[in-house]
Amino acid sequence: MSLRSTLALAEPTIAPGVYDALTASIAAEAGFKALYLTGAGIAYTKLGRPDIGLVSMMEVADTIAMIRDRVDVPLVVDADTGFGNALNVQRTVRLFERMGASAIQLEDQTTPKRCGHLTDKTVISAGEMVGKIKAALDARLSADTLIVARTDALAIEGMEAAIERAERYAEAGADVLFVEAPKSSEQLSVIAGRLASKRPLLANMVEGGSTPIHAAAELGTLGFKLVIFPGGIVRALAFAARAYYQSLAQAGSTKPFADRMLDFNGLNAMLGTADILANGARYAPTDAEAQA
Ligand SMILES: C[C@](O)(C(=O)O)[C@H](CC(=O)O)C(=O)O
Repeated sequence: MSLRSTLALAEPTIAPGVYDALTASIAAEAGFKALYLTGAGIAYTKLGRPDIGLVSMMEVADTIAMIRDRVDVPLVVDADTGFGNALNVQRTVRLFERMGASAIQLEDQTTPKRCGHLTDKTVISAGEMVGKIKAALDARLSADTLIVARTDALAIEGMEAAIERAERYAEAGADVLFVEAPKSSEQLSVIAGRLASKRPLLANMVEGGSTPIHAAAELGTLGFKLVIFPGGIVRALAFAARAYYQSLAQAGSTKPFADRMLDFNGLNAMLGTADILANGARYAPTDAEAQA
């Protein structure tokens, strides 16, 4: 099912954060209808750094390509600010779409951006962002590749300005609207009340961030159609990794951790090792062909 059709369903779609082919394949196995390629997750895992605009366009493009080679679930891609001005946006959209993005998210922060849940953000003018959205729409090859417009203005200019920006981004043709970092259930309700009739709305659940965590079903009742949990996977893995390394350092062995790990066979089962080797064997030459 296309992402556009999925977002038209009554139930909200949950898109868990993924940052590589392994996390994407595990999430796909759990049955999600969409995945969210988190820019923060790439920064956290590949760079070991916070989400402050250090990740490059090509690093995201490579990640999309590796995920797309492994899973075919619709992929919403975080393109940050588009990595520059309207022309950079066009190059980003063309590249990410060809790599396999199903939706591309652009935000109205200045470059370099920072996580929407950090303080001291700054935004470009609404007019400049409208130009970037139009540039993105003109650059995409297919109208099935959705453009998600995110505004970070709520923390800087307040609710009314953020809603006005989102309305302007919808008028410019954005397919999905994302008002970043509401601080309460009341703010989530106001955003949904004002914008849900315009475009499908995205809600962003960041554990420990500015927005109280809500279940997808609750957000669906408010009017949100796409609920992302972008950084949860890295927070869960970082928690597990710290316990694992501390245990190994103390014990000098992985045995005490064995009940919290997949073993060799368990991981191979998850990776589909038997299937991919069987597929490879179909192309192996016979003994006679091997000698020819
Ligand atoms: C959605 C987001 O842009 C991301 O990179 O996934 C981040 C999430 C995070 O930092 O955990 C955001 O700015 O909200």
